Amino acid sequence: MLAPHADPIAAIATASGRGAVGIVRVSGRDVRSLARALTGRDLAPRVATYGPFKEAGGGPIDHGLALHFPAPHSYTGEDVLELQAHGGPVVLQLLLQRCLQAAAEIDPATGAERLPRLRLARPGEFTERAFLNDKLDLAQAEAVMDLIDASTESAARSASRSLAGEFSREIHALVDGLIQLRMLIEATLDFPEEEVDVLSAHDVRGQLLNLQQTLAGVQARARQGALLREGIKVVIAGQPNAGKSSLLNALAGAELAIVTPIAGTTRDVVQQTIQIEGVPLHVLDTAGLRQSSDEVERIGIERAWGHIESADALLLLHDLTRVAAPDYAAEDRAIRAAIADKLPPSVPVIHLWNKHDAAPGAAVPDGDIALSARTGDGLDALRQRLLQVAGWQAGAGDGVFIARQRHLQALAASASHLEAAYAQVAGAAPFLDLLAEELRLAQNALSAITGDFSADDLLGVIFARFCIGK
Ligand SMILES: Nc1nc2c(c(=O)[nH]1)N(C=O)[C@@H](CNc1ccc(C(=O)N[C@@H](CCC(=O)O)C(=O)O)cc1)CN2
Ligand SMILES: Nc1nc2c(ncn2[C@@H]2O[C@H](COP(=O)(O)OP(=O)(O)OP(=O)(O)O)[C@@H](O)[C@H]2O)c(=O)[nH]1
Ligand SMILES: [Mg+2]
Repeated sequence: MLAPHADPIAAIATASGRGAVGIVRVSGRDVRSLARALTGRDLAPRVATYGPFKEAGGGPIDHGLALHFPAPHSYTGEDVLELQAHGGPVVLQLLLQRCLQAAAEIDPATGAERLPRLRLARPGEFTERAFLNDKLDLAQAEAVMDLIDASTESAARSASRSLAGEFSREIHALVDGLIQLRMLIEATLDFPEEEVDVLSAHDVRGQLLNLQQTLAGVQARARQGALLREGIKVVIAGQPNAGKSSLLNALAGAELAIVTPIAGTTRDVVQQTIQIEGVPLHVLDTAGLRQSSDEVERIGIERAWGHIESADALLLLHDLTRVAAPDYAAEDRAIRAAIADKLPPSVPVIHLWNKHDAAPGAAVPDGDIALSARTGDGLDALRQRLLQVAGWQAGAGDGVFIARQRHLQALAASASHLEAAYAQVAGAAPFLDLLAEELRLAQNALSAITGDFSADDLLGVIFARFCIGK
């Protein structure tokens, strides 16, 4: 629970910059006196009240809507005051400063400060309080940020599902199942003579298998959610002039990178996030790979290798009009060898044969893709292949909830404890205390997702990544 003496906090809740409307938000134990100072009246609970926001001298800073959410019926679970003003950065700053100033004034009615110790909120602090006051669990609080940060519609929809508690409900159902099973085992531990009977009578094996299957399903959907949230890094590499920049432009549908017939055009890495069926792909166009005596080009090529090494998928582009050229094969071998050397074998390499329009009828190796960045031919095949290597399951979009690496790790930890538990009951002579311990650990891993079981330092890390005012 939130310590009752936690300082009240204030922040501009809306994005920085100009907007039609902007909101200053205050959360604390009792904001009524502050509201009176700013609006000159007592606000009815949860009703938008129009009027001036008053300067210390009584003159208006702005006219707008004031809202009082009495605790605990607010976003944070505390008393919340919202001032909805015109959305100019200066107006909102003035209003925020005025809140801090008015908070320190003595209220003549009570003889005390209106809202002692009011201070600016840290990033994520409103949502942190919502978590500490049980308005949201941890997975929901994270979903708030994921919803704000969503880069595609699918990511926004799945964040919204997590925020509504769908992910948490699945975790709770698993935890409930584990608790049932643990109670059974613990009871058996207390009455050792009935051990074998209890295990078989209650079909512990069957229950464990069920839990493992359910968990596997949640894991699969969480992986999809993580993919929607984070996307994958796709690096386009290849010899100079193969058409890498043309391919980036074709995928992005915009002239982002410079394209010329001169080999060695691209030096800086050009990055663009595109989406395919709602999955974000961070596509990088890099400098053509070759031995170069040009200092600038060499740096570009170094950068290209740096990104190739951290790619989730590599598009190796070949130029069909040059495959018969004298130096082509040797260069190609060198590039493939370097890639095999630097890239973990788990990273998929997709070979693309470009300029198919200029080499009609040219055959390409099985499993490779022939395309033309110029005409767009073959791009659909490439998009489908990218979704496939990303691990996206078409049509999975509906049941997906947003998930983070933290969640995936917790799910995996839980799964491995369940496996260890199953190994105990699969044998002839189960060690019940080991079984009980594995079940306990499996449950703790799951509970860390919703924050029912978590370390304080984890909370700090999670909420610090929010934006200010959230
Ligand atoms: N103006 C405004 N819009 C906003 C927010 C806000 O803080 N202010 N939100 C900020 O993120 C989101 C909405 N989140 C909110 C969540 C709960 C409550 C609330 O009053 N809860 C009460 C009553 C619930 C009910 O009547 O069903 C409660 O939990 O008891 C308000 C906003 C998005 N839109
Ligand atoms: N006919 C044909 N020409 C293409 C195609 N794609 C690219 N080109 C041409 O190939 C030349 C090189 O294209 P770029 O996209 O700049 O190639 P790049 O791989 O980025 O080259 P560097 O940046 O120098 O490594 C340009 O003249 C393009 O117009 C294609 O599909 N068909
Ligand atoms: Mg280029």
